[in-house]
Amino acid sequence: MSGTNTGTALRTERFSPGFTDADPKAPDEPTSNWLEAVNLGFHDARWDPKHLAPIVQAYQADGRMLTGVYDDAAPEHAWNPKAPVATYASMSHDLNAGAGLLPAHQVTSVTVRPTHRRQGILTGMITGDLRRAKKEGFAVASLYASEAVIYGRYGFGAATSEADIEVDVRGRLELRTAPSGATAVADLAGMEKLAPEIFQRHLEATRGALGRQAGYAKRAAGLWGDLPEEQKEVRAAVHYDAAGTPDGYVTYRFLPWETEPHTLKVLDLVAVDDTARLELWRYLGSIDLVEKITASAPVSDPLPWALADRRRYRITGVEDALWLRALDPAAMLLARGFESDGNLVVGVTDPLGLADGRWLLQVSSGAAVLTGLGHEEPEGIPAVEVDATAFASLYLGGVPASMLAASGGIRGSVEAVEALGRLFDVVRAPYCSTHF
Ligand SMILES: CC(=O)SCCNC(=O)CCNC(=O)[C@H](O)C(C)(C)COP(=O)(O)OP(=O)(O)OC[C@H]1O[C@@H](n2cnc3c(N)ncnc32)[C@H](O)[C@@H]1OP(=O)(O)O
Repeated sequence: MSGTNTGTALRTERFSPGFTDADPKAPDEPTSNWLEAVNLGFHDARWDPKHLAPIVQAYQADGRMLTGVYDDAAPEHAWNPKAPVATYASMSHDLNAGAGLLPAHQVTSVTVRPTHRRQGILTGMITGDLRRAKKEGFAVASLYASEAVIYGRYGFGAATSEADIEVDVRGRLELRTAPSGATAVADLAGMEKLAPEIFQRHLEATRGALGRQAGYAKRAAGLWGDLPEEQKEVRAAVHYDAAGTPDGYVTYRFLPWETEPHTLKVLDLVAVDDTARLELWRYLGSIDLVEKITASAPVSDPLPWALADRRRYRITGVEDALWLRALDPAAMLLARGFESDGNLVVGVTDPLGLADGRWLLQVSSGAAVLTGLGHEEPEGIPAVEVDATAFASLYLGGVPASMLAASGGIRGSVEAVEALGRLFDVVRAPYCSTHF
């Protein structure tokens, strides 16, 4: 455990989740107190002790580091004086940046107790953590935001969006595409191994996809729901390509019969390509006694265009999904896949001083070459100045440069912003279905 004193009566500790020496199935006190504090912060029920050990094992598999801020001056009658007043966790998985996988620093489980809010505790935790992540060599940090107003001040920008959809499956769900491969109802016992294998191929094929934490495989096998408890109502199907290789899976459950119209909820659908995705929907649409299917979906979804009746597909909401934060813009640009060529001077400005720089970006045949610049202005090359938050939103191609320029995050001539827009444009919106 490493600790720093944050002044007044507050103390910060950063530690790995663990078990007691006496009982390898009993989470140690700092870990269980930290988990209790997270549930307090997110309005979740107090932990059932039997759930703690599997959660801690999964956290260890994820390589999570936990941070707790402690107030040693808790008054009499205060709830659990050993529980931190603020929590924070980090881990790392690969992000598909278009030209390869980039290890991303991930931030999660951020809570500050109501009695300690708005005193700069989050600011202290996150700025220290981002500096450490940069020092450790991470080019990019990421998170999911509970509220859109919190993380822009720390240089994070929303980089992907995800849709909630409803599909009317009364009668027959007809697809225009020819059937391909085969689909089988899956044996859940095999899903803990198979789901991560299919996800890895999806990750390698999908810009914006991010590696998944250990809990996903447990949920794919119906072993976990929101809690580490077997979910008897979970079902799964696997799609096989023409050669018989699994290339997609879906997990789902039928909502209680009282639900009108009768609804099937997709819990997770992972496909290596469009064909596998559409075939899994063909399977879902063929399940009898179901009138409606709800699911999450990419914002660029071929499904409505593949349906004979596209009005069966309804988007019920679109929300920001993955937020990014540049720690090393040059490394990010070199890992980015470009779908157009061009030359541009890109300057990044960062109030936290983690990502400032100015580069000549030359993209030829989709490959980027970067030259660091000072104040020089290479002749005939358009130049833009991009705020760190706008750079994060621009990076995966999920937000057009023109939108970010209109909202003040990018500065440059109309021609320069157009050139930036063309260079960063992507054929398919980035998609991240990993939540953390
Ligand atoms: C990645 C994740 O885990 S997302 C989950 C985030 N956590 C939650 O939503 C749980 C409930 N909320 C909380 O626990 C806390 O309110 C937190 C963690 C969001 C903020 O913690 P705090 O310690 O209060 O933040 P801190 O004092 O450092 O605030 C810094 C600034 O952000 C502002 N701010 C922080 N949270 C919010 C918010 N939810 N809405 C508006 N402004 C906010 C503060 O007003 C402050 O502004 P200032 O610098 O202009 O004074």
